[in-house]
Amino acid sequence: MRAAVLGTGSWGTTFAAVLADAGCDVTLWGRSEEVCRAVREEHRNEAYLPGVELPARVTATTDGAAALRGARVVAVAVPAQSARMILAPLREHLEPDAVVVSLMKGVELSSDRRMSEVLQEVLGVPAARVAVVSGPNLAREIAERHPTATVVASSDPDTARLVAAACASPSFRPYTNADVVGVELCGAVKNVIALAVGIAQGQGYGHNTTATIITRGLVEITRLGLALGAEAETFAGLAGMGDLVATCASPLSRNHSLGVQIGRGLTLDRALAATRGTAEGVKSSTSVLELARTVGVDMPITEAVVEVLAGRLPVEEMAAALLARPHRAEGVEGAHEPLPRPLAEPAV
Ligand SMILES: NC(=O)C1=CN([C@@H]2O[C@H](COP(=O)(O)OP(=O)(O)OC[C@H]3O[C@@H](n4cnc5c(N)ncnc54)[C@H](O)[C@@H]3O)[C@@H](O)[C@H]2O)C=CC1
Ligand SMILES: O=C(CO)COP(=O)(O)O
Repeated sequence: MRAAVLGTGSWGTTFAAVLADAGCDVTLWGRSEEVCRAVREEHRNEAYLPGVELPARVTATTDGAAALRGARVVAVAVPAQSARMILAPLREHLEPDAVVVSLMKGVELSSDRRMSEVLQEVLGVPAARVAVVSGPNLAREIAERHPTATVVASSDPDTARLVAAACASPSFRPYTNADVVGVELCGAVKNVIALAVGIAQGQGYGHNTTATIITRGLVEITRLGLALGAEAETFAGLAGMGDLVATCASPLSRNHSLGVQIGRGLTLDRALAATRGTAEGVKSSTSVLELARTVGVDMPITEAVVEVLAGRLPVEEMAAALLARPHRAEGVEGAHEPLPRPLAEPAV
């Protein structure tokens, strides 16, 4: 099967290798002629995956029409906030029967749309031909063939099965799932929770704090997902708990690392400059919070991250603000308990 991967960053390049390991002939599409030449001729992408040799079945081009010609599976791994702009010119080159796969973990800021929704709109493909791949999938480990599982979600079981077959390799095991909303929200919101964990660790807090944020973060993700029609069991699975554990534990996570820098007192601009690659949670925290407000769901950790990143809540007051909320029962359903306002006012 021929496949295309749009985006030559760390995940796009790694997923191209996964597809090739599974037997696909893969063309990466990117904007840098130098990166594409190195993938084609040296089987390397040193900027994003230093020291990794790519399979011979992976080639690369800056020509979108050439990349998409004959591609039955088209996977997209560009920054979520730029996806609409990047993909619009490629629409005319998509094969009529192509299945489009979102590898992205974000929510569009201008529209609060999930990335599968953005793909449907901008590429003109129906939901039945769109899939989402999400799970504990740190690119570098997968590029090194560490054993990993993931979730392939689509509203159409045949589409999910096709994509799962296209990426199943001896070290990469896909599970199919019909819950696109749940799987996609897990991927986007865990980045926000990873920022919160990083912030806490940067402040010097230990494992109890980390476990508290991961667990209550999962409650937030679940609450939002259920309000938007997701299935409860998705959140305990690979895309939910699985990805939270990987991202919140690993220094390979850009969101986690950026959070640590913020927790140590760096400004957002400096923390971004110190972080290599795309930390989707920075912008998606705002769109996730907007989405939550549209359905009346309480997401205090997400709200605290938004406030800290915007400079309205001093980072050293974040934990106190969260702990000062009224006490409540532990379950997923719950009253709206916003952060105490005086602590969330603009810092002077
Ligand atoms: N890196 C990882 O471990 C994983 C990343 N993801 C998700 O995959 C998505 C992509 O992430 P990464 O590949 O890690 O990001 P990255 O920062 O490594 O690469 C982003 C790529 O997008 C390209 N790009 C940016 N603007 C462009 C434009 N205007 N035209 C063409 N290309 C453009 C960059 O050149 C770069 O090749 C994100 O949503 C991320 O959350 C999901 C799972 C794992
Ligand atoms: O999504 C990821 C792992 O599943 C990668 O996390 P980061 O985007 O924070 O690096």
